[in-house]
Amino acid sequence: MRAVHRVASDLRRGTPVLLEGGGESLVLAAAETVGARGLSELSAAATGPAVLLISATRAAALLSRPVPATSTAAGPAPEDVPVSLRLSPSLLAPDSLRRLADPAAEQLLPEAPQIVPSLGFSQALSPAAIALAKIARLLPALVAAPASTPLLSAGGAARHGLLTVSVAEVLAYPLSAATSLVRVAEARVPLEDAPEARITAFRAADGGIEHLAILVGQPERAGAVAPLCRIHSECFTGDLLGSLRCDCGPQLRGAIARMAAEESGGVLLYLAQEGRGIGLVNKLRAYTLQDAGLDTLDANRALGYGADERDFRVAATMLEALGIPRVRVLTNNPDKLAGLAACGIGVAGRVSHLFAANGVNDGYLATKKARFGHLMG
Ligand SMILES: Nc1nc2c(ncn2[C@@H]2O[C@H](COP(=O)(O)OP(=O)(O)OP(=O)(O)O)[C@@H](O)[C@H]2O)c(=O)[nH]1
Ligand SMILES: [Zn+2]
Repeated sequence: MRAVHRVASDLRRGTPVLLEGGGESLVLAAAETVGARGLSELSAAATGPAVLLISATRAAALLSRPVPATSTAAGPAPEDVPVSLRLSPSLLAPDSLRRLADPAAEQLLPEAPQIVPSLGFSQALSPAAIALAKIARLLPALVAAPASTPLLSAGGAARHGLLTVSVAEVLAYPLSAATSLVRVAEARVPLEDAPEARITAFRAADGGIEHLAILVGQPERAGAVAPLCRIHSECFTGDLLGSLRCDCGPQLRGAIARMAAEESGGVLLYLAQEGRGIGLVNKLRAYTLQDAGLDTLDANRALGYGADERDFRVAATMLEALGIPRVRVLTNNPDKLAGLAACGIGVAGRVSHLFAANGVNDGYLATKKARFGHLMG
């Protein structure tokens, strides 16, 4: 996990990194963050011309602008296999790369991009490269080039100041992060709606942001009764600011109040998975695309992300550590039930968690029902 986390930090600051696996290796930099210095470091470490590695959905939009308003595909996104695009020299510049990566900024491109699929480029490492950008919570768009042979010799990458990560390390990362959670702090925190509440913080060995469990009453001592559980993904805008775009604020406060009214109490898992796992910055970009006509699902895909990038294994690890093996889940999302059950948590039932539309989030709630299969009763 250490290599992945370090490499993700370098991508976030615009520094190239080396990805290797199956006898091949690529020098990569994030299109969103790379500057002139990063691009010259990348070309110094490369043997061939650089391409843009990008999700198929984003590439299709770039190759046939303007971006279509709706996708015809129903249900969750199929695996979005990345593609590589050849870049004209004028597009291999920091501003253009940022705009190629970001559909919310592409209208600022000086000219329609003259880009074509780069058929000769090996695609073996592309899925791991895109996964790495997502772990870094950057737009899944990377400048990539085959690494030069001296770079691959012992210590070669280090001499160029580049960090190296393997495909296997990248692919193993989400499971390792989810299962390595340990309790690091707890405290009693009386809440307005639940005076008997405690917060337990969990930290993953990757050094990422902590996940929190809010325990209302004594759900660990519920005995034969399965206590209420809400898996709540962080939503800065809804939970903290009261944004009307979503239903997160009412769901958060409503869940806590409901647990306080139950004899067996309940546990709310507050997961650091902002924006269904794409991060706050990308969620803001998705909102801009939604204002231009896309729904919440197509906006994620237009950015190159899947409809829902969350991993509920984190929740299962936390429940196990808390000694809560069976729960009744406050949710309308069938994926949460399936995710917990797949990790061995007993799902004793679903408790509907619906709140009335507010005049702004009506379309968002309708999309959750129509395209995410949310249960509305
Ligand atoms: N990408 C993206 N994320 C959003 C949008 N609106 C809300 N979110 C995020 O979606 C997550 C809300 O998920 P949950 O509260 O778990 O809701 P859910 O998956 O709909 O399931 P239940 O509420 O349990 O029925 C939070 O992380 C929000 O930040 C949006 O338009 N785009
Ligand atoms: Zn929200």
